[in-house]
Amino acid sequence: MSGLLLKNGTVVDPSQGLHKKLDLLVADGKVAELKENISADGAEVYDLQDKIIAPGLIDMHVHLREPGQEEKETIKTGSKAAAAGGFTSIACMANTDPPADDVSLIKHIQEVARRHGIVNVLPIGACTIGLRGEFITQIGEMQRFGAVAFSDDGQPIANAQVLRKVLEYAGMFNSVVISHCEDKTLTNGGSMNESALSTKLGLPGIPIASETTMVARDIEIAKNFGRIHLAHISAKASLDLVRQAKKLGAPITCETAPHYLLLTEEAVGAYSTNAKMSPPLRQEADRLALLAALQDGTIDIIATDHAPHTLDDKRVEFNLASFGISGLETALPLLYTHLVQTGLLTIDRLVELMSVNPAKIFALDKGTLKIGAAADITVIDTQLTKKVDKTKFYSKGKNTPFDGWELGGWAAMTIVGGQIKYTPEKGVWLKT
Ligand SMILES: NC(=O)N[C@@H](CC(=O)O)C(=O)O
Ligand SMILES: [Zn+2]
Ligand SMILES: [Zn+2]
Repeated sequence: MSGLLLKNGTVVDPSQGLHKKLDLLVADGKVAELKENISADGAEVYDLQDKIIAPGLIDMHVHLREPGQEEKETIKTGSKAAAAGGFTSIACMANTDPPADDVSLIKHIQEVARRHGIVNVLPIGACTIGLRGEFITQIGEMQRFGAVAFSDDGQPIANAQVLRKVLEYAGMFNSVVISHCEDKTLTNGGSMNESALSTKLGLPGIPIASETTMVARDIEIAKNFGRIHLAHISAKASLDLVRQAKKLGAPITCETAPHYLLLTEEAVGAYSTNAKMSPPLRQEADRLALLAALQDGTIDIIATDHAPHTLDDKRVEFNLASFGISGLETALPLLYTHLVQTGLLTIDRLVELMSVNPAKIFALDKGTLKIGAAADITVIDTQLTKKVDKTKFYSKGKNTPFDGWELGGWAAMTIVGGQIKYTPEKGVWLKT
């Protein structure tokens, strides 16, 4: 028989409460066997001693920029970056040009992704036409053709009545709406966290209230009209609201991104535009609150908010630079090194946050290594350490504040639908 036999690795699969040294056999694109001492004639055998075998990581917040801004990223380069970063599935935001606000765009993204066949690319449909926050898109149709969630990310839906209608409509199809919580009138052209530091640097600040007022509004709207997933939470005060709302049973989930867990506004330092993103990096108390919220379950998901930009978009005055950082190729080693190896999170919890929970919240048939499941698998190297080198990124976006960081926990193998798509030795394996 053909297939892949993964031997001697430690299987970490919180969907089955598993953390155990087991062999795993992949056949016909599926998990065929999971037990001790498997032998299978004809299968390619890989010795995964000192490696972790996890259900494939799922990133629910990625900007792929195609169509329209291919100089920043394409579906192909973003998919390669995902595979190299250990992600088997990525959900791409609708703020392309034109935005993914109708079925033809959803189909187009899927077709291009399928042609390249690297990772699963799951399109997110826009909530409103042109992301303008006025007229609702054909949510049901887009879902029927494969949109996995709906979001105007990049823009808030400022009009609460529009958001209500979006939720009611998406709710009819059990689809989740992802909200970019930002009150633009409070952001008011700001470019970093509003604080003593922003004053010192002479940069216009973005107050925490720009996020929290919208988190509070969204919670109230969710309680009354339907489920909301809050994107890129950056502030302690937002977490306090979410924690309280969850206690009361509000249909709210939320995510944060690696940079909010590992950096503060201090990273802006000497006007480093690679530390500029929306929402902005906050302060140490916020960072610590985010870590605590990962532990107590207030935060459900870690997503990268991979936001690639060109050198020219970033090599300008701080206030003029684009918001966002390239995240797909650093997320796993950053989190493994700084959260798992430091003992802040177990590897099991990290896999929950990056695979099991995204699958659960967005009703994806993924996030598990149960027998019969699609063989989307991330193998993590627990021994190798090396430096982040942005010049080696598959992503066109070299805009990272983490260049040169020495990290462990890199992807040792990314398997999608039973096929190896990435190993450090051979790089991304393209379709032949
Ligand atoms: N996060 C960012 O700083 N930028 C995102 C937009 C967004 O996620 O809101 C982008 O599209 O560049
Ligand atoms: Zn956003
Ligand atoms: Zn985003």
